Amino acid sequence: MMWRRAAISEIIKKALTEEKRVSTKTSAADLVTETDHLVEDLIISELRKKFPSHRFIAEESTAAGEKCVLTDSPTWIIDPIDGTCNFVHRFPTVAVSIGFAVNRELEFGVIYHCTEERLYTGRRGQGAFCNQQRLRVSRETDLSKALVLTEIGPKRDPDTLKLFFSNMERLLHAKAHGVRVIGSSTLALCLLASGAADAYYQFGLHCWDLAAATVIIREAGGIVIDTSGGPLDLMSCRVVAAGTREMAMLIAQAIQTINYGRDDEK
Ligand SMILES: O=P(O)(O)O[C@H]1[C@H](O)[C@@H](O)[C@H](O)[C@H](O)[C@@H]1O
Ligand SMILES: [Mg+2]
Ligand SMILES: [Mg+2]
Repeated sequence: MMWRRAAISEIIKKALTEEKRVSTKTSAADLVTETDHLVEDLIISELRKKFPSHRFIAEESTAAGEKCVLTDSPTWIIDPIDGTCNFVHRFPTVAVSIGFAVNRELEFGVIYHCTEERLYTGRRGQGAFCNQQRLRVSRETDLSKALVLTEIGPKRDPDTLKLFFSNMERLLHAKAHGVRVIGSSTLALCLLASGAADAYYQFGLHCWDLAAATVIIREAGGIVIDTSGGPLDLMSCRVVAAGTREMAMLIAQAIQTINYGRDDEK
């Protein structure tokens, strides 16, 4: 599979600097390019050749109308380019994310940072790595010492924006050291897995943003839960992740819900 990773990342890196045909999906800030489609088709066709009985959930196929339902069957969960808005603007923080679930349990995840050539991997029970180096989350439990990551999500209506900024304000009032937005949910979650941040929360991400990263964070010793503080629901379009359960609960208690619906009800 090595040459395929190189080929896909070359396609993305080359396209990053070129003119793109950009379309919108659910909102004016929810972008897609021909490269998202090309990469998704390549990944699915390669995997389908090897695993003809497996199922696929993938971002652009879902946007085209395919049902997004996780069953007990072995399922690949694919985000062909995470950070498409970055990609459109030539901002070099983009990744390919592939998760794999069996019996609705996440088994492994692979996220490739295309421009920095960093391969993040996690396999249930076998640890998480970045280019062979073991990943470990931060052990911070105090919100007033935390660096927190989030992403904006695609909705831009006034009520959503108000809640988005009020959540940031609440964390800053709680004296978090900072709140950062890098434009790629999967790479932000990989930074959390690496111990480069203490917590992450988001409303409006999807199962393909979360699947691979969830295994990587858990295998790096971290916590991935629902924004209510309960167990993660991969289809719920919301998440809190942190190095420690204490930190995850503090974030969950501090923020207000922004409703994005569910992936399996669209
Ligand atoms: O559409 P792509 O694959 O680029 O993914 C997401 C981005 O990672 C987020 O920053 C962004 O906030 C959204 O959640 C979006 O789903
Ligand atoms: Mg994407
Ligand atoms: Mg994405």
